[in-house]
Formats: sequence, structure tokens, C-alpha cells
Amino acid sequence: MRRPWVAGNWKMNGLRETNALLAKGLSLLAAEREIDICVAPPAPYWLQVVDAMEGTGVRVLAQNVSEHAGGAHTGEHSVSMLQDCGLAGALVGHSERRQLHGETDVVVAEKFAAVRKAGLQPVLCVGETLDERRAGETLSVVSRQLLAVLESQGPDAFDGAVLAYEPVWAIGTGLTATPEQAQAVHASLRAVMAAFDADRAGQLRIVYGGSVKAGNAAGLFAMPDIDGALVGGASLDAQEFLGICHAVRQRL
Ligand SMILES: O=C[C@H](O)COP(=O)(O)O
Repeated sequence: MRRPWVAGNWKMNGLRETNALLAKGLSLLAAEREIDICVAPPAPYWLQVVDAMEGTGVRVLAQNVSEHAGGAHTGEHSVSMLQDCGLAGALVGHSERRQLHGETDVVVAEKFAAVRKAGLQPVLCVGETLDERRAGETLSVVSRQLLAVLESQGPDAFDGAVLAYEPVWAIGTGLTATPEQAQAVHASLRAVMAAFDADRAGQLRIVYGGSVKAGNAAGLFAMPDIDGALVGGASLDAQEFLGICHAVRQRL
């Protein structure tokens, strides 16, 4: 039984006042003890949200982290800073980081290693573009992105980690992969992991991201290999996010 996992990636949204309102709305999640629930606010608001979520069981993640331990890296933040602020982990390799900030598979793997070595939870994001899907390259792309970590760090690197499948064409577009499309990719990713370690493959939580809403979550979570969701836009609305978190309970 894999414990369901849902995270809200707030991306570059929110100010102190709206964060406080959203956090207050999420305080109802204190009842969801059988599910792992996280939020990833922008870095300037980590401490605000860590304080606001205290006692709820909701954990706070970074949206990105440096692969470097410290030093002359203007604009970056290290895993030590995440730990110091009370964060539980970090997303690595989100498609917006790969596409807009040129992060390669190698850099993403280094970030993953940095998070893991600090004892925090890495969330590895993989996904294909629309052109890649149309060219029939979906499985080769997501496998390559997963293998960049698996081959360099081994399957035990995924102990406690989460793998997020986020088709780029479904992010923020309103286009959601059908449950069957997502399930097919999730099953393939699990098979890639199984070639290294079958037991760990069975335990790995693979979550879906891409226009997940309260209204389409149940269909996704009914699939055997969809263990939760990485939610963008809908996580900015407390009722929508609560609805997604309630929907994932069907997997318990
Ligand atoms: O990290 C979240 C994903 O990019 C999904 O975003 P979205 O739910 O707005 O499509």
C-alpha cells in the first residue's frame, strides 16, 4: 500500500495576505492524517507558510533548489537553507525549470542528490512536450529523465522520494491527460524502476500533474499506478485543493 501524496505548487503566485488566506483555508487538512500533503510556496514566503501550517501536518516544499552547497550563486538557495527554514523537501526538474531555465538531466540529477543527501524529500518531475508526444517519444523522454537519476544514484536514491509525471502539454493549459494516458506512462515508469529493483518499484509513489482539479481527480486516482497529484493552478483555491485531497482518499 503506497501512501497517497498530494502537493500544491503555488509557482510564482501569492503575496503575504493571500498566502495567509490560503493557508487558513488549508488548515482543514489537519484531519487528513493518512495522506501526505505538501505545499510549495515561493521562497520569500517559506517561513510564513511553515508557521501557518504548524500543527496541520501539511509539509512545505521548495519549488527548486541549488545543486551547490553554498557560495557565489546569486539568486539560488541551498538545501541547508531549506532545512534551516523547516522545509521537508524540494521539487527538482519541474518542466518550467527545464524549459525556461535550461536545466539539463544532469543538473536535475545533481539537485536530486543534494536534496536526498540532506535527508529531505526530492520530488523528481518528468514529462514530455506536445511535439514529443506527437512524435511517439513520450516513453523514451520520461524514461531518459528518470534514468538520469537512477543510473547515477541507484534505485535506493528513491527511498522516500516521489516521482511526478507532468506532461508539459497538460500544465496550465486545461488539457488533462486522460486517466488511461497517465496510467500508461506511470506503469512504464514503474517498469523502468523495476528493472533496477522490483521491490522499490512497487513502493515508489508516482503522482500525476497537469490541470488536476477537484472535478477530474477521482478518475485519475482510480488508476492503479497514480498515487497522488502535483497540483498547480487548482492549489491556489483552498476548496479545489481540499477537494483533490479528499478525492485521493479513495486509494486508502
Ligand atoms: O507543478 C504543477 C504542475 O505544473 C501542474 O500545473 P497545473 O495544475 O496548473 O496544470
